[in-house]
Amino acid sequence: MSDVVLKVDGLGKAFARNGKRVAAVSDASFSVGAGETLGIVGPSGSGKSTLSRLVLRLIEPDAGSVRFDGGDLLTLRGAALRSVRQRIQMVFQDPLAAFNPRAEVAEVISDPLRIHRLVARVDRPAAVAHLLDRVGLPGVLAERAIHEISGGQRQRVAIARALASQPKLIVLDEAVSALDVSVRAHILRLLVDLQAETGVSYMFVSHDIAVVKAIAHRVAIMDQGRIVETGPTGQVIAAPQSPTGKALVAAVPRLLQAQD
Ligand SMILES: Nc1ncnc2c1ncn2[C@@H]1O[C@H](COP(=O)(O)OP(=O)(O)OP(=O)(O)O)[C@@H](O)[C@H]1O
Repeated sequence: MSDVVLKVDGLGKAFARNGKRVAAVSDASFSVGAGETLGIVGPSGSGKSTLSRLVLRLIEPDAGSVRFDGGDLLTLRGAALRSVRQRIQMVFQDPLAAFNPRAEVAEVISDPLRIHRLVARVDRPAAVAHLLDRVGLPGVLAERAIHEISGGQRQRVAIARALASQPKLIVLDEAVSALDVSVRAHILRLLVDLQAETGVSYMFVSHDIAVVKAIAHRVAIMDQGRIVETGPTGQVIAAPQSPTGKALVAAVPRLLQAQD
């Protein structure tokens, strides 16, 4: 297999609910190779978002390890952690919640260039224009506010911002779920093209196995906090082994006939 960018072993996280500990993620293990997309699919409440937040180290696990780019993500502090934060980026479902809605597009995209000192101030407008172009947006959008552009454009801006840091891994959590079908298809195509250009890896989280089919090389199916099945996406969809995998595939009857 290609170089491993992300390696997760025995990851676990429980939350307190009504005085009891409830496991959101239990004993999750998987890896993502360079230039590879791993889809994480499962029903609502299966632990997908918790898993993404653990990998991004937005929350701390109770058990297990996360290795990124060969280093132990969970013990990093200070400058080393900031450097990793540059190389793991995220795109969430709702960029309106992630960014200041009144901020200009240019500001949102150039923030990482400034924070990580990647591009000198004088060169930032050109870098922003280039990033907008790469995600298929016109340069004039740079001066618009986040709340003034469409949901699909906002998600392209979120992708441009993620790309600005030249990441090795982008975690996408329900990144196309709020978009209508045609916009969703365009964004998925864009993600595939950007991966071919840059070799970036994706951890692509979705409740929708049809969406995952369009982008993921391999898929991990989650249920009740556990990864219950993993395999090449086409293989898992053609012959799911777990009850959860069977139910997810059965819920999308057109999946097996679709040619894309
Ligand atoms: N901060 C929290 N405090 C308490 N319980 C939580 C917290 N975050 C998640 N949980 C619980 O952990 C479990 C997994 O939730 P998680 O959001 O990771 O699932 P999910 O698969 O992403 O679901 P969805 O697709 O509905 O977002 C659920 O039972 C949820 O209620």
